[in-house]
Amino acid sequence: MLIDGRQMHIQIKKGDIGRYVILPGDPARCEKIARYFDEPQQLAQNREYTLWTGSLDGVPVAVCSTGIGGPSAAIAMEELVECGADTFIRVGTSGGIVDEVKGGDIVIATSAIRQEGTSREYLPIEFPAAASFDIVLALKQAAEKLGYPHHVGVVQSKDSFYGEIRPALMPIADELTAKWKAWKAAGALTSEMESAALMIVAQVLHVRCGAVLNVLWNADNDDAPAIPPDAAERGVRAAVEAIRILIREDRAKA
Ligand SMILES: O=P(O)(O)O[C@H]1O[C@H](CO)[C@@H](O)[C@H]1O
Ligand SMILES: O=c1cc[nH]c(=O)[nH]1
Repeated sequence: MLIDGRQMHIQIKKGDIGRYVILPGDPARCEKIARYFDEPQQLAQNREYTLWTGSLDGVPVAVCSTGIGGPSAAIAMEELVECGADTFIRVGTSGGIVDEVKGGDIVIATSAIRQEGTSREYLPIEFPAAASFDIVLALKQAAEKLGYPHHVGVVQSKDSFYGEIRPALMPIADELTAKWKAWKAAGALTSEMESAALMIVAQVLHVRCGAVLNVLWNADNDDAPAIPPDAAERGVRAAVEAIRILIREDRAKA
């Protein structure tokens, strides 16, 4: 929605950004991510939305924070698409679900469990929240090139952070723990809060979306190894490299 010629929440206009956007949750991460761009500059700052632009291989790219959770992430994507973006990579933090996914790992999402409310206001729950195949492949290629051990598969998106961290204290403890057990038994990799909403909004708007998640810990796994010092940077580097890959592929297709 335009107000005084700018998108109501992200406060930018068509032409301010190009096709490719990296989406962290945390506004403080935007400047750090933009340092990987050529000619980084801050474009806007409103509510939870911080925007930086720059270029990679001569092509305009941007980074925009989504804030925490599906509602604000969906708004960011809707308004970024209005401004011309069509390719999104979420870079976030998460908590490992299956025992093999430990602190310091990175996870590339192929799809997300829709244990949240925002995506249900777009599509019925039967519709899967799936990542763009192009982006999954680009992220995998990027992680391999950078030499980062990585997992590829299903992630879980929920609305309540503390429902994940302290489920036993919630009045619906039985439901939360039964679902977590089911996700784990089925091999869900890691838990976060925005990927499902972003993937469903991308599906509805016919744009591409993928996600790469840094794993902070695995609460069920006591023997987690020491987290590598560059762990927080790994998802960011993989996303930046994946954007370069997509730029090359899109150029070749054009
Ligand atoms: O690190 P970000 O991208 O914010 O992602 C994760 O961290 C937040 C919770 O601490 C949620 O937004 C969750 O999805
Ligand atoms: O365990 C975690 C860590 C980060 N973000 C989440 O949503 N869960």
